[in-house]
Amino acid sequence: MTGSAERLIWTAEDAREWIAVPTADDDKYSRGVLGVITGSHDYPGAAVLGVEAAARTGVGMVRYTGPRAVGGIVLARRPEIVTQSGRVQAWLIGSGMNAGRRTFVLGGEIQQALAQGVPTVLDAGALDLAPDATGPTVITPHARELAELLSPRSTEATLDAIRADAATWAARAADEFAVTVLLKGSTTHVASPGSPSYAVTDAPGWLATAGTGDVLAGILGALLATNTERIARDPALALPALAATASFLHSRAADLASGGGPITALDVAEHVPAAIAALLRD
Ligand SMILES: NC(=O)C1=CN([C@@H]2O[C@H](COP(=O)(O)OP(=O)(O)OC[C@H]3O[C@@H](n4cnc5c(N)ncnc54)[C@H](O)[C@@H]3O)[C@@H](O)[C@H]2O)[C@@H](O)CC1
Ligand SMILES: Nc1ncnc2c1ncn2[C@@H]1O[C@H](COP(=O)(O)OP(=O)(O)O)[C@@H](O)[C@H]1O
Repeated sequence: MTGSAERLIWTAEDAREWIAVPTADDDKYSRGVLGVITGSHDYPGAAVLGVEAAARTGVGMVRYTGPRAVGGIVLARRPEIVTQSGRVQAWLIGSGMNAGRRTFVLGGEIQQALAQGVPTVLDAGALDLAPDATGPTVITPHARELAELLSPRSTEATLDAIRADAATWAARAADEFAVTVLLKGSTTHVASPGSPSYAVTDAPGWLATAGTGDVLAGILGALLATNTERIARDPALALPALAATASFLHSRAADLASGGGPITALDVAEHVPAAIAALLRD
């Protein structure tokens, strides 16, 4: 890490510490299973992107239990995905969902997932559930989503104010909801109650394209699922470290996918294995 105490820049050296490399003793369950409830009739692609990114980040298994019609689309892209419900070590919830259109049944399933108390990523259409989270939780808003989330609690939390001082607002949200906050942008800020804040810099501007946030959420979900012991041991250390590592990998995968030119979100997901290999090798 480099920088002042309040704003540490997350480096390759830091990120490397948080990649769980499988050993001869591992099997798919010991590595960790990620449960995923994402996507909707309106945004099925978000589920495909998040699942693709999670699988490419390395995880024992992905269980997709979101809307059934979306599950078919996810399976068409990735037959490795299991659509039966069962035990999971971490959850990824909300990408491509709309909180205002959450059905009673889906809301119940999400509440059941949250009640398990396992490490959870809340993205996009599940950000409103931050106050309901019982386990170690990371929320992944962009500035507009954070403004929506905070505005009922603070009239000062406007989009302009958050854009002008993103690190401070990430920290305020972390304290307000008692969760780890990964605030997306050209610089991504990670804040967690009682922990130092981290910044992930140098992301290529080409990342400003639809679906890259869904990919980031998938990377983070896989990192949580494969690091549950470390999270249980010291959540205040592990959650912000894993969030910053996810953002770091996302940015490096984008660099590799780009080579200086434009990228799509799926390109970023597909380059996560090479980004991890480079991190471990160097
Ligand atoms: N392939 C997919 O399925 C994708 C799904 N996505 C999902 O889409 C959902 C909504 O995401 P967003 O954060 O984009 O929110 P919105 O789509 O709600 O848009 C946010 C704001 O941008 C404004 N806006 C829309 N089009 C605009 C334009 N052309 N010029 C200027 N302003 C414009 C809207 O009025 C709104 O205020 C999330 O659940 C997300 O996960 C996105 O990640 C994009 C890709
Ligand atoms: N100008 C930029 N430079 C670098 N990275 C960016 C830039 N704009 C956005 N990003 C990154 O791209 C991703 C966009 O995520 P998000 O806003 O959720 O988009 P979507 O909802 O389309 O997936 C985030 O990881 C964010 O940090």
